[in-house]
Amino acid sequence: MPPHAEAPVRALSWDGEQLLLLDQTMLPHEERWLALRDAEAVAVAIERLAVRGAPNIGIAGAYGLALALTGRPDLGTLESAWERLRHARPTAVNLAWAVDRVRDAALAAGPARMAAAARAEAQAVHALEDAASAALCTAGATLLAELLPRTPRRILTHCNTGALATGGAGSALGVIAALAGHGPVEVLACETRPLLQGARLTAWELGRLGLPHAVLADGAAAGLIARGEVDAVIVGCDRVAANGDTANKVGTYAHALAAAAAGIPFLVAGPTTTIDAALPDGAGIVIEERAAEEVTHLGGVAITPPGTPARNPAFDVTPAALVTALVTEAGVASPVDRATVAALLGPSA
Ligand SMILES: CSC[C@H]1O[C@H](OP(=O)(O)O)[C@H](O)[C@@H]1O
Repeated sequence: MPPHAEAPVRALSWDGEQLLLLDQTMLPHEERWLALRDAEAVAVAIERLAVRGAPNIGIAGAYGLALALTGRPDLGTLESAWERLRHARPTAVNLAWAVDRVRDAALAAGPARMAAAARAEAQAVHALEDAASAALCTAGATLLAELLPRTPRRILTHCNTGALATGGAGSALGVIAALAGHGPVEVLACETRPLLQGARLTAWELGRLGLPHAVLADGAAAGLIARGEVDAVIVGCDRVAANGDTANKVGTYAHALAAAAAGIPFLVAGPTTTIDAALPDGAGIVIEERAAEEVTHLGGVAITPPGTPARNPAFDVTPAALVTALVTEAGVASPVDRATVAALLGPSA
């Protein structure tokens, strides 16, 4: 890490009785921590992106279900909290995967040990995601160093995929941070309209990491790629179908098309917990449609004429054929197809 890099970010922490969340809607101007003690508060935090990123909403949801049982460890409480949390956001598979794991552990433990089992499973989910991040960041950095022998390695990324979004050091942004250990990097961070995760959060993380970077309008990416100013694109993922089709923040598909047209690598990085082996391809991925006001307003100020309608799909799907490699803690799939994705999951899938 560069000598002036700050300590790694922690987006959330568990003290056994409450979930502490760094409210990401307040960044980069204010570091405000929330102390959440019930499932409803965690569900609301997920819905308003106070906590966000596929792995981190899974971790938060897991702790939220454990919190629900702390007060009333009974089946009715478990089921209602599980339903509420599981449906807080539909696209990222990690949320459902994590709360299902905690629910199953609580049911298996029985009424007397339900609360303790839920807490232990939530902590296991958190540890699993931390470990997955560390392994995939190393694998991704090694791959990019091999693919891009010249330095500085100019990497474009989208949205926020650092420690604010995942366990450990992140996914795509964690790969970029690890790549800096292989030689100089220059990061192009797309602002990521409408909620500006790139401009607000990735720029904040890159400043703490001490890595050279520039923020750009999402619409500027394709032209810079076409002009040869980008060596590779790496992004995160919210749900990867069994054939490798990948849902990620809206705008990702456009970067994949531009990368393909320019003949540069387009990488997707994420833990295997983001792979939905039950989903045959990307056509079945539910794309979250968020409020029009997120598009028509900026910082609470209207940027369109009053009453202007807006579309606000929060994600899009990139076909596997446009993905050079899928980087996970279980290895790298390239090409990305049904067989190589299944190999990442192993025989248990
Ligand atoms: C590495 S987290 C995966 C994913 O989550 C982000 O979406 P959101 O900010 O809406 O939670 C973005 O799509 C990241 O790539």
